[in-house]
Amino acid sequence: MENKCKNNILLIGFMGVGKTTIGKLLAQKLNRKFIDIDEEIEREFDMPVSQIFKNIGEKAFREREKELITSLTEKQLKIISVGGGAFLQQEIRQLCLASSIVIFLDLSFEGWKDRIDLIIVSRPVLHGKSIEEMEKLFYYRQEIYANHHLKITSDNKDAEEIADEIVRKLIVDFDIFV
Ligand SMILES: Nc1ncnc2c1ncn2[C@@H]1O[C@H](COP(=O)(O)OP(=O)(O)OP(=O)(O)O)[C@@H](O)[C@H]1O
Ligand SMILES: O=C(O)C1=C[C@@H](O)[C@@H](O)[C@H](O)C1
Ligand SMILES: [Mg+2]
Repeated sequence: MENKCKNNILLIGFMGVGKTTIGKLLAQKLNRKFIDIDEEIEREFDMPVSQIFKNIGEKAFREREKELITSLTEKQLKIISVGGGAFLQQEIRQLCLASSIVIFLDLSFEGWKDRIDLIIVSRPVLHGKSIEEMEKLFYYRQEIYANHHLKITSDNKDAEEIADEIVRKLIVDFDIFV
């Protein structure tokens, strides 16, 4: 088996599935640095993503997202959580799949619906959408996230359990050592 322990570990999945939450836990457990692309961009612009979308526009956000992911994936050994929409850009997908172990955090639409109240304010992509429109977007994005190296289902599991399961799989299937 190819030794992957020098690779970045990168989390993908629909907004709200837990990439940021679980990425932070994984970083502690694997003793690696954690980078959240949304948080980096928010720091740079000194405003939340919803304000960046409103004041500067989604296009500028997507451009910065691509630049940051490109420069970060050139450096190794980090845990990276990318925004839920980043993988829509083909260039980002290819780059991530070539440079990192890409983990898809999967959650059923039923499970996801229970999280809407937690995330709606800070996710501009959801604003003004009906539940049917959100469902359509959810299933459209699932096809994009089908490009991954490891899938973890997260329904009815807490964040600690999910992070522990990922660590176990990284050790067994990807030769990562802690
Ligand atoms: N396993 C879990 N069980 C229950 N709630 C969770 C779980 N993981 C995360 N959450 C909660 O769901 C919400 C969204 O989580 P988080 O911000 O980590 O998602 P995300 O995937 O990073 O979203 P985005 O793509 O929009 O950045 C948070 O309120 C978090 O506390
Ligand atoms: O899924 C998306 O398109 C997004 C998810 C968030 O992480 C942010 O990157 C932003 O709100 C867009
Ligand atoms: Mg996040």
